[in-house]
Amino acid sequence: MSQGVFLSFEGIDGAGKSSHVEALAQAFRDAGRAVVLTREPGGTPLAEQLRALALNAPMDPLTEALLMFAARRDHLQSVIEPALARGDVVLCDRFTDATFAYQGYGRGFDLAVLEALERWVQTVDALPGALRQPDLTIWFDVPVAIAAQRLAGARVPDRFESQPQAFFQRVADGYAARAAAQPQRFARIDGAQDRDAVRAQVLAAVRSKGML
Ligand SMILES: Nc1ncnc2c1ncn2[C@@H]1O[C@H](COP(=O)(O)OP(=O)(O)OP(=O)(O)O)[C@@H](O)[C@H]1O
Ligand SMILES: Cc1cn([C@H]2C[C@H](O)[C@@H](COP(=O)(O)O)O2)c(=O)[nH]c1=O
Repeated sequence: MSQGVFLSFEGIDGAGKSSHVEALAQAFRDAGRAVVLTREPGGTPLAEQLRALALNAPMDPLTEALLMFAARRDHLQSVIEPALARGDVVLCDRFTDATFAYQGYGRGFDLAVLEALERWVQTVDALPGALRQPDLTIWFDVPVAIAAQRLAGARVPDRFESQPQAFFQRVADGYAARAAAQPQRFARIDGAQDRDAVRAQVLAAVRSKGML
């Protein structure tokens, strides 16, 4: 049986990550792997309900952070851990780096509290003494102005998408700080390039880790 692989995709809203998750899923399927495509917040019926609240209902930063982690716990227990135990490839559109980037750097919420919540939520039976983290995080790094241009008029903005560019600059700085702190886990993609070039970078990053 193959070993489970856990990949996450991160970046500010409009960075272009979702456009590439399906293409990567197909590349894994072509290589004979079973793939679970999922997202956060979301990925289970309960977590999708929490997503709708988090993206649309007014709330304070602690409530927002708790909802993200509550959704994550259900998602881990019900979808991610069983898939990894089966040996599947899990492709997750956002994971905990988003909480640090958006709630921590974007909203200014206490990073130490987020770390404590992360320890509670990402402690799983399969990894005694360690936390569940992605094996590889594909980070779509895009200037805030380009991401805003891509999103303009695309859909009715939610609570996050309607934030000012200064918020997204802080979120982008948060991703950069996370990537600098854990360079072995992060692959930085220059998301400002055209779709084909971005797709090639994503495939190269995954291949360079021997996952494809
Ligand atoms: N490399 C690219 N060049 C130009 N436009 C792009 C590129 N990649 C994606 N787009 C367009 O930008 C918009 C946002 O893309 P996408 O939904 O994939 O981003 P995202 O990072 O998943 O955003 P969100 O997190 O807000 O859902 C879409 O209209 C998409 O077609
Ligand atoms: C996981 C997670 C997500 N968010 C924010 C980031 C986005 O604005 C939305 C998710 O929608 P998308 O389709 O991925 O753009 O939620 C967050 O603030 N904190 C999190 O932990």
